Amino acid sequence: MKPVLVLVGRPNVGKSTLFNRLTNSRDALVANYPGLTRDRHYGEGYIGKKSFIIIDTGGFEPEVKKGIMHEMTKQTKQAIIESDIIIFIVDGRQGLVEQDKLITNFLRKSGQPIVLVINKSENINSSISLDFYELGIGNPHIISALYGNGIKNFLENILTIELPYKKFFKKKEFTNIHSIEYIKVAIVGKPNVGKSTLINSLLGENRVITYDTPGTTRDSIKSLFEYNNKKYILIDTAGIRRRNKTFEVIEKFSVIKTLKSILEANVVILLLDAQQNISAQDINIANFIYESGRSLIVCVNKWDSIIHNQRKIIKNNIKKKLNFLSFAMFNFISAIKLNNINSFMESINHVYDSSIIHLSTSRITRALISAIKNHPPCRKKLIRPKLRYAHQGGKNPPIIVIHGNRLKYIGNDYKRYLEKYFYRTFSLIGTPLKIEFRSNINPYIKI
Ligand SMILES: Nc1nc2c(ncn2[C@@H]2O[C@H](COP(=O)(O)OP(=O)(O)OP(=O)(O)O)[C@@H](O)[C@H]2O)c(=O)[nH]1
Ligand SMILES: Nc1nc2c(ncn2[C@@H]2O[C@H](COP(=O)(O)OP(=O)(O)OP(=O)(O)O)[C@@H](O)[C@H]2O)c(=O)[nH]1
Repeated sequence: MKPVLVLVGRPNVGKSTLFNRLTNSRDALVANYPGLTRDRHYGEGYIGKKSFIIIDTGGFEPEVKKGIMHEMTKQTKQAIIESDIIIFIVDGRQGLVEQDKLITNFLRKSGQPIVLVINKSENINSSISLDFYELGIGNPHIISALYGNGIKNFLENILTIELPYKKFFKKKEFTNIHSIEYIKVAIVGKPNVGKSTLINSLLGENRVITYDTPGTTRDSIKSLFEYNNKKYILIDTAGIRRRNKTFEVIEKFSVIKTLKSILEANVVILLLDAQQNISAQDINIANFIYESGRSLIVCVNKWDSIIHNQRKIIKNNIKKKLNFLSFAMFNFISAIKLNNINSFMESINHVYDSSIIHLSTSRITRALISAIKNHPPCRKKLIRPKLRYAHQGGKNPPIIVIHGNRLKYIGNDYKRYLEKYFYRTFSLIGTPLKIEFRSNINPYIKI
């Protein structure tokens, strides 16, 4: 489970600079997920093998009741609800100001761990930090987001903070849920597409156990169930509402929960409503899934409500709008009437098997050689790249690493051709496939 950090502070203290540093830091960035909502940015960062999700927020003025600052403050409150740890940033060059005290009082009410960070501290006397002890939230971290001072220490420190769900996962009965025998399936989609209905249909008689992660409603809900002798963990965010006494903010759709579910899953189900056009929110979620490299089934629900002569048009329309998800499998179901549920479950198995496929070096190399034979790469500036052999560099999604010489001259078209060729040859379905090129160090050596 990845902890979620939220950056909070007055305008201009350096939140965005810190966000960029954390999501792009040296060992870092997988993806930056901009602009799902106007005022919040979500990203993922790494330190060593540990990763975390981070939310940037707009400036925070708890006392303002109107206008754009009020809007931003509402967004920030929502981000706080979704987070595990609050990173409260203050400006070391300005020193402690009244506004910081107001924000501290406000943050305390959330009950979440707060980490105080004094930014812009590259050239300042460390005694300035003494003033900030007055806030009563413990030892501050002294950093410079712009120049990188103190960042590594700061991160290592916060990632050791014990979070409620960590305690939870120590519970014996669930220790095996990370085991490979369970296929982890996340069901995501905007409100009202039928997530709860589908989950109830799937769990129906097959339910083994359902549990909430602590803080009950904040994290996704996981249910373990069996279907045709296979075991699944369903990760869902349906129907999750949290009315927090302090904040009184409820958001029907939670980006963070969706993102977390996607990152935890082996197979992601993007649920759509056949009665509605594909919206910007659907596309945003689809983009998340695409970026995450997870296998994907686009599942169009409420198919029962579409009359027969409309079905083909709707199918084509959806596929056209989501054509960037060329690897995805499409299913058309009715969660209420249980239509096509069997084939939907079969799709999950296929897609999962594809994502964890094991490919031997000789098999991939054979496929590579026959792909080149059918269609060799073009010359670029009189140079022809030479592809020699390939091996599997990872699973879920499968990664194929191709070795050779002068591979930087391989164009995107040829890369796409290879992707398609491997996809067909290995009968992959529903999983993205990644190709990486590794050139020999000395391109002039002839082998
Ligand atoms: N000297 C110094 N300047 C910094 C540091 N971090 C950020 N800044 C500068 O502070 C200014 C504000 O930084 P932002 O990251 O945009 O601040 P913010 O808190 O996201 O601001 P809002 O989006 O308005 O809330 C920019 O000019 C940054 O270059 C730092 O560590 N040292
Ligand atoms: N016709 C038809 N209606 C459906 C189907 N599945 C769900 N619905 C209806 O769609 C509405 C929304 O279903 P929910 O299961 O609550 O949707 P949800 O995605 O869980 O919604 P949130 O919990 O708000 O995120 C309900 O009125 C369901 O009865 C279906 O297969 N066919």
